[in-house]
This record gives sequence, C-alpha cells and structure tokens, in this order.
Amino acid sequence: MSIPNQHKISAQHVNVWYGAKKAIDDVSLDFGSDHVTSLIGPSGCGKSTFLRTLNRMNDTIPAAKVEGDITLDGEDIYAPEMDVVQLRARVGMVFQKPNPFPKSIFENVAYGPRIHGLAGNKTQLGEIVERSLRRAGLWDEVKDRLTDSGTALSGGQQQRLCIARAIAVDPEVILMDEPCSALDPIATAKIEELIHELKGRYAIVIVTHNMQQAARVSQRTAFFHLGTLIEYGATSDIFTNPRQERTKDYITGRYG
Ligand SMILES: Nc1ncnc2c1ncn2[C@@H]1O[C@H](COP(=O)(O)OP(=O)(O)OP(=O)(O)O)[C@@H](O)[C@H]1O
Repeated sequence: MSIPNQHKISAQHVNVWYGAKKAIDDVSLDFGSDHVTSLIGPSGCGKSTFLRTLNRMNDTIPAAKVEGDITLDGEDIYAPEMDVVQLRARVGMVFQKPNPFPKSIFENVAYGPRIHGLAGNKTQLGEIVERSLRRAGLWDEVKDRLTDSGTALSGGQQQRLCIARAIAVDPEVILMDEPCSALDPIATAKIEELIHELKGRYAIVIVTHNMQQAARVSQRTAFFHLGTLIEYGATSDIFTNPRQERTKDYITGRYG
C-alpha cells in the first residue's frame, strides 16, 4: 500500500517467521523523509517485528527469518555485502526503555562518530556532540555536566540522550519502538515535540500503543492486525475516516 512520496526506505512483500510461527505476512510499506509514520495495532500484531526488519535488528534473534525486499535509497539492505554496522548507523533505532551506555554523557554521543570516523579531531568531535545534543533538545540541561554518567539522567533525559546518540552518526532513518512507554507525561511531551522538530530531516517510523500519540506526531499511519497490514494512509484519514472495519473497530476501542 503506498501513497506518493519520496521513498527513503521501502519494504516490499515482507514475511517474518519465528521458527514455524509467521509473525509478518506479506507487508509492503514505503517511508519518506518528509513525514513521520506511526505503526499501530493491537499487542502482538507484529509492529515491532516489522520495525526491526528495517535495520536488520531481527538478525540478532536466531529463530527469526525474514523474506522480502527492503531497500534504502534503492539499495538492498539484506544483500550479503551490506555492512550491518553501517546500516544501523544509517537506520538508527531508539528503544522502549532508554539504554544509554554506562559511560559519560559526552561519550554516549561521541562513541558512534568516533567508530565511524566522522570527526577528524577532538574539536570536530566536540562539535558533533554539541550539535547532536542541541538537536535532541538536551544541550542546555547537560552542557555543564558532560562528564557525568548518562545513566544518572532522568528517564526522559536518557531517552533524549539515546536520540542524540542516534543523530550523531547522521542517520537517514530513525526507528522508534514505543519510545515514550517508560516515560511520564511531561517527558513524553518533550519527546513528541522533538519528533516534530526532527521531521523532514530524517524518515521517522514510530511504533506506538497510544493512538493519541500517533495522531499528534505522525502524518502517515499504518494499522497492523495479526501480522498483516490492514490499512495505510494519511493519519487524519485513518483516525477520522478509516476504510476498513477492523481499523474502525480498533480506533474506536472495540479491541486492542
Ligand atoms: N523473539 C521472538 N521469538 C518468538 N516469537 C516472537 C519474538 N518476538 C515476537 N514474537 C511473536 O511475534 C508476534 C509479533 O510480536 P511483536 O512484538 O512484533 O508484536 P507487537 O505488535 O510489537 O506487540 P506489542 O505491541 O505487544 O509490543 C507475537 O505473536 C510475538 O509473540
């Protein structure tokens, strides 16, 4: 299912199995850099599994098998010659639970640019760290304590640090798997605001259980049910005028 946009990342006929169990059944979806896409649907419908196919995070699950075509700027991300470390820098991920490294705030952000050779010297590295923290809306809160441990920050700050860490390696796509589910409403609002500011710079795909959040942060929404993509379209249409009965039942709270 696609509506016109500049495709940054494209998934065609994707199937995923965990052992004998099929978790994703023939899903095709494209994502552009000019909008945020929400993946919604009841628990266990395959949102996270599908999200993880977009940067090969399922490679880390031995029982998982992925079939189909997924391309980033037309390049097959499952090609044997694809460098997965490089791919995960281009398609960054933010997880449900903030997971900063047990290192300083500075090092959390500097680590990626350093291993990917993005800074020629210490000054440039410092500039990348500052720019990433600014873009993640965290700079003012941490600029005087960059050597403190990232794990000493509040949950919401840790999540923004993880976003800064993803941004630091200049990604093209940012995947977010329920990034606010461990956060209080104020920290959630800050992340939502941040998603809004990052829109247009990166293709952003967010899995969320929270339909109000999907309506607030995304311009496109995909509704999944039992491993299949039921409906995809402009977020405003999905929430006000869904074409499928199952979408309507879900958004009106009849199941989920
Ligand atoms: N590592 C795994 N091994 C085996 N089965 C798995 C694994 N991860 C997910 N599954 C199964 O695949 C299906 C899809 O799970 P997935 O986590 O992708 O759904 P989801 O829509 O993201 O759910 P939730 O909203 O509860 O996080 C479920 O039936 C789940 O039990």
